[in-house]
Amino acid sequence: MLQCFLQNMNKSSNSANNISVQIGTPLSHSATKVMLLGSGELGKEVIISLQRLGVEVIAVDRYADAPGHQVAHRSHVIDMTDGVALANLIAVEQPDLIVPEIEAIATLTLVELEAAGKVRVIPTARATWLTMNREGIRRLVAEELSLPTSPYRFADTLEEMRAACDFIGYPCIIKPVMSSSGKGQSKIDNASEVDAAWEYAASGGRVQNGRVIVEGFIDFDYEITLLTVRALDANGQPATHYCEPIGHVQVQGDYVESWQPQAMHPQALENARNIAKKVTDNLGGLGLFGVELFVKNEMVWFSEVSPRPHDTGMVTMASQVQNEFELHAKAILGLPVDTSLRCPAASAVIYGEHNARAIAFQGVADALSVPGTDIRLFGKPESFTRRRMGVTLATAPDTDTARTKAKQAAAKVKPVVV
Ligand SMILES: Nc1ncnc2c1ncn2[C@@H]1O[C@H](COP(=O)(O)OP(=O)(O)OP(=O)(O)O)[C@@H](O)[C@H]1O
Ligand SMILES: NCC(=O)N[C@@H]1O[C@H](COP(=O)([O-])[O-])[C@@H](O)[C@H]1O
Ligand SMILES: [Mg+2]
Repeated sequence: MLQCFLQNMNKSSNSANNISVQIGTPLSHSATKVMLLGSGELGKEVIISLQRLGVEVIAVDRYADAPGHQVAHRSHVIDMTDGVALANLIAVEQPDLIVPEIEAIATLTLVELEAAGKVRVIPTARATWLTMNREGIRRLVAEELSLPTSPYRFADTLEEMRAACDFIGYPCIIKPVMSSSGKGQSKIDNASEVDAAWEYAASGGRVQNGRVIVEGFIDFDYEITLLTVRALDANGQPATHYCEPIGHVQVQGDYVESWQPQAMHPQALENARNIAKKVTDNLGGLGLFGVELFVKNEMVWFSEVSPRPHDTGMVTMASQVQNEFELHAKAILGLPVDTSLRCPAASAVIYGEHNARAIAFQGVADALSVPGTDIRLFGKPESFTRRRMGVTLATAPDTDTARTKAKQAAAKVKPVVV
């Protein structure tokens, strides 16, 4: 159980000797139990990391045989946006920690249960609630913390959106307030494209409430994810650790390749870390955050933050001493972390290319014949043309070579319907 650890968390100061994290035996009365809410490719790796530390893991998702279901001790399929269903499952399983893995969950239920002292949510229930909706995190960062972001307006109707676009100016980006991986997102260059963007946003949101954010387009040089970890230090206090910046390329709002480290001007790196520190300090709790930032020369804009491992951070499975999933697992259990880079590396996405269940992948041996490469196939039961089904990883003396290799390997993998 995490009792000792939880007690230490509440104290204002502690000597190193008082920090005693106790992990029980899975599937026994002493088990330390963690429930993942969302069990896709990122959750699957968190589960594996937790199990290596002797934790009992319960994987939950909206569909059967999700990647994380396939490696957890137990699994459940529920509508995680249904607060009653979620609260009932938590009452049955009584996990020590709840680890949200996607945004689309009944976060207000988590806030209520946490306030009642019934659960501990990673990093905090408030953080999952604020980041579920672009409006919550955007208003916090831009209006309360006064950090630089793109200009923005929110809209509930087509007419409001048209006015918002005219106010922000063109080009601008339209996104449903509740969406991820670029779903429902479009960039528009003039007023004639407003109607189509409204329709597209309405079809792509993960909750059909119709609200959108209109963001001014930032003409950045490059964008990064700054993986930022809040973990307990030797005195039992949360301390902030940064991974090397991860560069990435997005197509239609979805990541297609990432690499680490992304070279940065020292002032830009300092600005990026300052933004990440202010945002993650405010969100609080323990765990790893993916802070998404746009960079132009020395200027840095906050884009959004995941209070959990990030898709672009899959590159750390090749590049870091402890990958982002191990870092998350260790941090949430109150264990020390090491964010150091081992080797420059890159990742490239493998999409499903077909709308079919139970597809197969040809060319895997060919892909792995590219020196320094590796592969992760997530095992999703159903493929969609633009569903991420796997990634290739590559290490090399520099990130340019690693990117080339990761893409070469990914191109050799051929999803087929069988
Ligand atoms: N205001 C902006 N200016 C320029 N580019 C933008 C802007 N907003 C988003 N983008 C581009 O679109 C990508 C996806 O945007 P965003 O991260 O907000 O979407 P998302 O649906 O939350 O995606 P994910 O879940 O993968 O993080 C960004 O990484 C960036 O490349
Ligand atoms: N950008 C967020 C992200 O990458 N999340 C990851 O994708 C899964 C959903 O995939 P699916 O839509 O294919 O089910 C989530 O469960 C998570 O692992
Ligand atoms: Mg993003």
